[in-house]
Formats: sequence, C-alpha cells, structure tokens
Amino acid sequence: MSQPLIESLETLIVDLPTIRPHKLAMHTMQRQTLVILRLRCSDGIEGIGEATTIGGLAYAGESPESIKTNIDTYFAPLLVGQDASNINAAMQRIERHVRGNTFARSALDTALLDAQAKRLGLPLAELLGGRLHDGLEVAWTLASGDTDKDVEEAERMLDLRRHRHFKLKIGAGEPARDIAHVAAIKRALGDRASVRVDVNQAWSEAVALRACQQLGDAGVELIEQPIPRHDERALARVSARSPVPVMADEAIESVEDGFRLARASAAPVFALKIAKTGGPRAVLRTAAIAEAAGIGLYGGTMLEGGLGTLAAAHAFATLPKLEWHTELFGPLLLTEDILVEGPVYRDFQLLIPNAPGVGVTLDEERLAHFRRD
Ligand SMILES: O=C(O)C[C@H]1C=CC(=O)O1
Ligand SMILES: [Mn+2]
Repeated sequence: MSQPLIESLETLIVDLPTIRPHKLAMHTMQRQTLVILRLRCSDGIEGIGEATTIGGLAYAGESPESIKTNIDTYFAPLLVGQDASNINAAMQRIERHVRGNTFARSALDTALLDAQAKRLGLPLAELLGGRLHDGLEVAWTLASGDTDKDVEEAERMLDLRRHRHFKLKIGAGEPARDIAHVAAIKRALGDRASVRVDVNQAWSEAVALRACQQLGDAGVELIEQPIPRHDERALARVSARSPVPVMADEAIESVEDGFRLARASAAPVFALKIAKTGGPRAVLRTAAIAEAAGIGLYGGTMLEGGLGTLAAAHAFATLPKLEWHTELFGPLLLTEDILVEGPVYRDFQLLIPNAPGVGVTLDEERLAHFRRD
C-alpha cells in the first residue's frame, strides 16, 4: 500500500462565548478563541488539532492570529506532500525549520496523531502506548472576581459531583485582600474540597515568601507560579521556604525548560500543558523529566475547547500518576463548542473517549457560525 500524503492544512479562528467573565492576574476573559487545524490526507482521512491561548498575547508569546499565520505561511509548505503516517518525520521537518511556536506545534502534533490513530482504528491514548486511566479528576477554577459568587459556584459544582478541587485566580489585587478572599472560600468549603491558588506570576519574591506562609495557614494545598517565570533560582528559594507545595506553570515553555527547572529544584510540582511544550508527545517528554526528578504532576490547560482538552486528556491518561489531578475543564467554561458531541464529565472525572483518534467530530454548522472570517 502506498503511503498516505499530507494534502493540505487549513486553520480556522473560532470565537466562542463563555459562561461568565474569567478573571486572571493578567487578563479578564470575556470569550475564548480557538485555532482549529484541519489536516487533510491523500487517503481521505482528516486529522484535527487545536491551538488555544488566553487573552491574545497577554498570557504567552503566541496569539490566535500568529498561530494561524505561522501555520499557514511556514508550517504548511514544509508539510504538504510529506508522509502523513510518519509523525516523527513530519515533526522533525518542523524542528529543523521553525523555532519556538509550541502552541502551533501542539495543534500539528495533535492533528497528525488524530489522523494516524483514525487510520489504525485506535483511540489516541492507545497510539501513545495505552491508557492507565479511563477518567481523570478535574479541578474547577473559581475566577468570577467575587467571593460570594465563587463560594456559590463551588457549592454548585460539589452538588453536581463535577469538581471537588478548586483553583482560585489571585494576584491582580492587593495580596492581603486576595488572601482574605482565599481564606473565606476555604473556610466555607472546609474539608469537602481542596483549594489551590494560581498567582500567574504576579508577586515579587518578597511578597511571595510572606503570602505563601499565610496561604498555608488558610489551608491552601498548592500555590501555582507565584513569581515571574524567568527566575528559576528565585522560584527555588520560594519553594524551599513555602509550607505549601509550589507548582511551576508559565516557567515551563518547553521540554528544555522542564529540565532546567528540575535541575534547579525550582518547584516540587509541574503543570503539564500540551500547548506549552509542543503537543501530546512533547508533554510526555516533560512528564518523563519530572518523574525522573521526583516532581509531582498536574494536568494543566490553556482553557482549550473539547478537541484540545481531550487531546491532552489522552496523553495524561497514559501517565502512571497525576498526583495533583487535572484542570481540564475548558469546555465547561464555554456556552457553545464546535463539536458534534462534547467531552463527558461524570463523578468528578473527565472520561477518556474510546473512539478512534482524539474521539471527536467537528460540527460543520457550528464551525461555520463561529469562525471569525
Ligand atoms: O493555569 C493557567 O494559568 C491558565 C488557566 C488554567 C486554568 C485557568 O483558569 O486558567
Ligand atoms: Mn497557571
């Protein structure tokens, strides 16, 4: 049988409404924007992938518009005519000619994997070696900006049996007010739920050292990226003195960053994200570094829609241990998605699909409705 070739790549920017504004230290989201990649092959198979960031250029160095332009202008010409079934060779071609752009690479790696898994009739987790979990526990982010609303939202999630780990977005306000907000939520929820915080790089080392103590006193169990991403030695000092485990998120923008942080003992927990390291396979390389260094793992998100969320879930499901669970709740923040059927959340877990590929189908009508052009 002749090998299937990559025939075309098409990128679509899609703007989707959210259930409420989502307030992070650097940006308040009023909607979410996805970049969907459709990779068509000569055997009639289409692989699909997603690259999604938060707040345009507010969060990371790639925006939806730059992802689309870079895939259309630089990735596509390198790939058209190549063997669609050799994912290593296709990604190696990109590696030789493209620097950075891990979000765009993640969409490509996902689309190639989706196509190949469909070709072989396997779910993506099985193409990656096989699942060790059928579902992953999912944290919810409370980020309405209002303490009472956040408590109400958490109670609703507990009643629905959808989430029992809550991440609070802080860092935009005065540290003392932020900590009072966190403490009030933890008091209201007690032992029924775990409470974590994400500072999204907003504090200085000095502020973080004191705040971590106070967050520990309030019963917080994990503190994510308290200080700016670039200083791993400062992060190591904060981690060493914090009574609460510290998690590196923005500090990891590549597999190599993961190694650098592990070598510096910068943080005892890593947030894994397919977008930050360049796709489902690259994220597993970061996980391997962390596992070898005794670093705990967390399945992170860039608040992707169902496609990107499930691509990450398939990869995470192959890991022996996700000590801190996941936050793969992106689809639940959207009022609409562009899939025929969205991911299934049940009993505090996101279920890993069993259909071939990522296990989702694009809904052409919704796609036509929500695409930007
Ligand atoms: O972790 C981040 O910084 C980004 C994202 C993940 C959950 C959420 O609410 O925001
Ligand atoms: Mn984070």
